[in-house]
Amino acid sequence: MTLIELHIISNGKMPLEQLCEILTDIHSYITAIHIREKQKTAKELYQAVNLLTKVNVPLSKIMINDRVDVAFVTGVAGVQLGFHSLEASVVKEKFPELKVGCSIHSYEEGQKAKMDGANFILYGHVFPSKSKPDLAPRGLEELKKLTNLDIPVIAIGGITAENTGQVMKAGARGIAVMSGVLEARDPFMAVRAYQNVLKNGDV
Ligand SMILES: Cc1nc(C(=O)O)sc1CCOP(=O)(O)O
Repeated sequence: MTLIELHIISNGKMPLEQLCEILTDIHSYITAIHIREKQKTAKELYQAVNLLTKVNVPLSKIMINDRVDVAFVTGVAGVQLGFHSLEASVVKEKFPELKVGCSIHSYEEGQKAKMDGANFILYGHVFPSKSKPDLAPRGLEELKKLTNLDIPVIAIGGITAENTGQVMKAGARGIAVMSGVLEARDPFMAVRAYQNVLKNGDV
């Protein structure tokens, strides 16, 4: 059986102590936490990983956005690469033990990520998202096409418990969520609601 995945993406604005508090409650219900803190230095990212491990988040569930150096030094699961990042092929060659996710926005980018040896792709933004206010959402059609590429596709952008079913029907391996969990009044209940759909196909 292929496991359905639930990734949580940090939002760059929450104090790390608060993020850790949320992760304490939810880490056993999620596949991965992506530390996406673009303003933080390597040293601060290193400290963030330490804080997360102190609340028992396993290294195997932590992904670092962009910073291959920090991912390697901390021994986390892997690194999430964007268009400005090092090429996936280079990272795979030099750090074969790191899991590599590629953030992509088109079918062609998905093909390249697969060719480069990425372990999975994050495709978005599928639905309107507050964090991408100036860009039109990409919808489900390209997502469906990408799921034929024989690489796990994780959908991102505006994913709610209500629209998760559509994304999974389109063939995604899972979802990646930022505001739906981290800005929820009760992040624990929010994660349970997503998991409910992922497991049972309904809200
Ligand atoms: C970090 C990120 N990347 C995206 C992409 O399309 O690549 S969308 C996104 C933000 C997702 O936030 P929310 O779950 O609150 O919509």
